[in-house]
Amino acid sequence: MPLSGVYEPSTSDWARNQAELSERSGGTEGTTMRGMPVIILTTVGAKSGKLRKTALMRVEHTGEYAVVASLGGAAKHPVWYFNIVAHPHVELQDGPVKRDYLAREVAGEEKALWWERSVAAYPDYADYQAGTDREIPVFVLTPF
Ligand SMILES: C[C@H](OP(=O)(O)OC[C@@H](O)[C@@H](O)[C@@H](O)Cn1c2nc(=O)[nH]c(=O)c-2cc2ccc(O)cc21)C(=O)N[C@@H](CCC(=O)N[C@@H](CCC(=O)O)C(=O)O)C(=O)O
Repeated sequence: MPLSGVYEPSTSDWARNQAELSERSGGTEGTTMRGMPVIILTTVGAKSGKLRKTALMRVEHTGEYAVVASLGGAAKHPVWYFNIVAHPHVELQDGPVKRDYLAREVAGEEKALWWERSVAAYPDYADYQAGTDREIPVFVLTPF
């Protein structure tokens, strides 16, 4: 059952532009960053209840995806992290395909496995983690 609600654009021009370009083009544009694949995650706002769209690096393995709350290695989580915690039913658009997923934060060995896959997809994640005391969260999205 796709998410329903009012879309509220991000206040970050960079983030808003890529998410909206991908949506507007049906997932045919705005699908890479520096040549690496990007997906669009739709979450329900933890406070507003509005739909939020966030461009993230694509990390996929046998139909499941990981989303990495790196925020460039900042000391704090991105705001979308709190949306997923509050509302784990998310939508992910990968190119022209948009599906519903249930998100869960992973830890321990499972996180280590998905962290390896994430760094393989986007090596900068390793630098981000090395540059902050914050443990960068990883969610695994399972289709339903
Ligand atoms: C700027 C802020 O964005 P954010 O949710 O903190 O996310 C910051 C970034 O992670 C986000 O811009 C990402 O798109 C950046 N980004 C990546 N960010 C990552 O963390 N990981 C990535 O892999 C990643 C890849 C990527 C690729 C391309 C690209 O263009 C951007 C990429 C934002 O949108 N704030 C909104 C509020 C958003 C929101 O969800 N509000 C909640 C409140 C939540 C709460 O406060 O509890 C609500 O509506 O209820 C606002 O200021 O109006």
